[in-house]
Amino acid sequence: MTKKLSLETELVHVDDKNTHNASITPAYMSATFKAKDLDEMGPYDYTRSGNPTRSALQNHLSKIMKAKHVYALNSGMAALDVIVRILSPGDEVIAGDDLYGGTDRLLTYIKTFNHIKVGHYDTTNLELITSKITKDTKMVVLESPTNPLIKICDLKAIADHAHKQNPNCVVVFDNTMMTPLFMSPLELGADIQYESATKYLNGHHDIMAGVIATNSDELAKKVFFVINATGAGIAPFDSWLLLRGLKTLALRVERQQENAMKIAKWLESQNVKVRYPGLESHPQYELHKKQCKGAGAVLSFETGDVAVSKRIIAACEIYSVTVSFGYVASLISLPCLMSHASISAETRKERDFPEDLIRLCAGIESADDLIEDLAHAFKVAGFR
Ligand SMILES: Cc1ncc(COP(=O)(O)O)c(C=O)c1O
Ligand SMILES: N[C@@H](CCSC[C@H](N)C(=O)O)C(=O)O
Repeated sequence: MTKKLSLETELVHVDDKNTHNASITPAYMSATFKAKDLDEMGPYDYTRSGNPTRSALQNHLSKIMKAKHVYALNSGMAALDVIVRILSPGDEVIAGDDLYGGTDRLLTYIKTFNHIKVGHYDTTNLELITSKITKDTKMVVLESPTNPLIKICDLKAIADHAHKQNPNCVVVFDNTMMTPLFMSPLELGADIQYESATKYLNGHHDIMAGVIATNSDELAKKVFFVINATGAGIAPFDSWLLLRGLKTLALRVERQQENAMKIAKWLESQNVKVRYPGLESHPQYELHKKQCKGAGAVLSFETGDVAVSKRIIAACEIYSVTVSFGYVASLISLPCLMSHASISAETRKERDFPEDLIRLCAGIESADDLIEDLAHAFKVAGFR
């Protein structure tokens, strides 16, 4: 077919030619592959280096992410760990000041033990962040919307500036919050896009997975070397589950987003300070709309009192009190005690991270039930 297919169509059709023409890519649950003979080893020898189910997944993701090279790994953090191994001691990394707690923890680790300079700045302040990215900057690490403060950065402007300063600077973008459905970071200038596929891409909270995408042959070579050398590649059965989860990505995320929008509007109607990029009240609403096709399903809000936030979370009956997001069921959490507990209280304070902040990710349930559950929890907690 010559017509370019939409992502919704691409997601459900996996191009995979397997031995028996099975409709679903088989899970090749084998650590090893027999060599045809010593002169022709064949494409696979050992699953750490490559596996046919992983290849089918990576080829499918390449199409979806519109990327020349895609690698699937055993977690989102494994993906970032592989990426930062491109750096050498003495290199400088410029990163955002609001990042997932585990990302911050890994960047702090390489700063402490690998002698890499890491600076954290507010990525919503374009003048500030670009003034920090100089010819000496080897890598820029960005998230947008950030987890959990939902800050938006201008990816194209930052990437253009970084490449002007140093054409070899690697701009790394964590697209977990938007997924390929709503944002194409490589088209906006990122050199490497990575995502925690544990979240929306899989959607069912039954595997850990990560994805790295790049159009650069040189970066792809370095990334594959580390994956093979360290064993960070995703396992065959997890590849199979992720291939299955991806088929419903558009359906799930569109419904989750619809619910998140209704919840965000309800929260605003209760005079709650809510952060959601789909709301016109979001300070970077226009910028987000310019670079993304949707707002996702994660939002956060403040109550002004940690004790009240704790009472609200405890009183929810439909939302599970769970870390992570992008699951088909709704989740609620207190980031300072959960996903961002690995950032010290002192650092959180320096970065204006509200301890009372509640993060929520809408699932695919009925929006009316979700709003009613929150309204009931507010009442029980004596809030509003
Ligand atoms: C934005 C973001 N990036 C990366 C990760 C890491 O992914 P994983 O948990 O799959 O290692 C997470 C959560 O864990 C996250 O929230
Ligand atoms: N105990 C875990 C916490 C994982 S948080 C997962 C997710 N990214 C989120 O933001 O909720 C850890 O120490 O990493």
